[in-house]
Amino acid sequence: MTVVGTPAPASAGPAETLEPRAMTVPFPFSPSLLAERVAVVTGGATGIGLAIACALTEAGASVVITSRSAERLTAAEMEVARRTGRPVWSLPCDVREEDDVARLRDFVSARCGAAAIVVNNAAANFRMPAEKMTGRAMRAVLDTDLLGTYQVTRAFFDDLRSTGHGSVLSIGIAAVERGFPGYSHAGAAKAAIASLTASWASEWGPHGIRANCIAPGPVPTKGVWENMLGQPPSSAADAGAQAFAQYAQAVPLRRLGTPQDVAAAVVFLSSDLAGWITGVTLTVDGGLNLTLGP
Ligand SMILES: CCCCCCC/C=C/C(=O)SCCNC(=O)CCNC(=O)[C@H](O)C(C)(C)COP(=O)(O)OP(=O)(O)OC[C@H]1O[C@@H](n2cnc3c(N)ncnc32)[C@H](O)[C@@H]1OP(=O)(O)O
Ligand SMILES: NC(=O)C1=CN([C@@H]2O[C@H](COP(=O)(O)OP(=O)(O)OC[C@H]3O[C@@H](n4cnc5c(N)ncnc54)[C@H](OP(=O)(O)O)[C@@H]3O)[C@@H](O)[C@H]2O)C=CC1
Repeated sequence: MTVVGTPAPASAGPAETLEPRAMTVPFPFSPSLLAERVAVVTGGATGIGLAIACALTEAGASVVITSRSAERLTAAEMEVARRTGRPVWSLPCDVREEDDVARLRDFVSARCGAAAIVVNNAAANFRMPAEKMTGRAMRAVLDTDLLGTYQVTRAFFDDLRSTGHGSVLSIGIAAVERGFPGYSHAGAAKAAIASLTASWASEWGPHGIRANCIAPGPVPTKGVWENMLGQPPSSAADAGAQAFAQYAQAVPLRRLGTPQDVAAAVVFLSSDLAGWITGVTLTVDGGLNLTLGP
């Protein structure tokens, strides 16, 4: 696996913008860093979740991925094996459904053992002006992002505690305290996840469970293009491509994020290297939040 992306050139076409070229840096963590730990990654079949599943696998964890789609999970199982040479396990699970989540917990326990790492990555998003936001649209996103995060984490509480080194990682968004214009449902859900993380860290620290949030800036995944910006771009002139190009110019490090940038932060925070870090929201955005003004 390669870890650090380089900036797409200013003239990059859409394909390059979607998949920023990665430097050929070897995987920087020890392959035994997370040995004998079991990790669950929701939304682990695509985009950032898939990169997290690969990185945790490469660091030695036994990883179970979930999504609503059995087809996407099968493809992801093959992709993780191709990239890492190691297997992952998968189970379809809608994080909004309590019964699905209970089945997931039982599956993880039976196949791999008690989960020591839970990564809440599953999310939904689509553009909708605040004044047009219907209750159903609001609930569709809150139920996935916030209720799903709560529900999955709570289901694994006993597992996390039993390992003595439980770690919950929930994916937020950078600079969420400024709101998320056009996506107010997702902004509200992600802000609440940061608070939930802090509550868990305080309440569960005495049980040896750490809880942290990772807040990425823009990462041009297929999920963002399809669900937030419309279909993947056919040319660099597309509105979505232009929005991302503008973001890239505003980022102090002058590039968009890659799924691997986020995955590296997840591996670090999941591991004993971060054994005294809990309750934080780690922004992974190339410094973009610094440019947004006071
Ligand atoms: C510009 C760069 C920004 C970078 C920062 C990015 C930060 C965050 C990024 C992400 O989170 S990316 C994740 C993207 N991935 C996904 O969204 C996953 C797949 N998404 C979905 O499946 C849907 O979005 C969904 C909402 C989860 C579908 O769920 P469900 O089947 O329960 O919903 P529906 O019953 O179909 O609809 C409920 C309600 O919501 C309205 N709605 C759903 N999708 C859209 C849409 N694309 N556009 C507008 N409205 C939508 C739908 O109309 C329903 O409301 P009512 O019409 O009944 O009032
Ligand atoms: N890309 C970006 O710029 C940023 C992304 N993020 C966050 O990163 C995370 C990953 O996003 P990204 O990889 O870009 O997008 P993806 O669309 O690829 O990832 C979202 C995943 O969530 C899964 N999912 C959605 N709804 C449910 C559900 N009800 N139950 C179970 N799984 C579900 C989807 O799988 P399926 O449809 O098969 O169920 C999909 O795999 C999200 O939390 C997102 O909010 C944060 C900041 C920026």
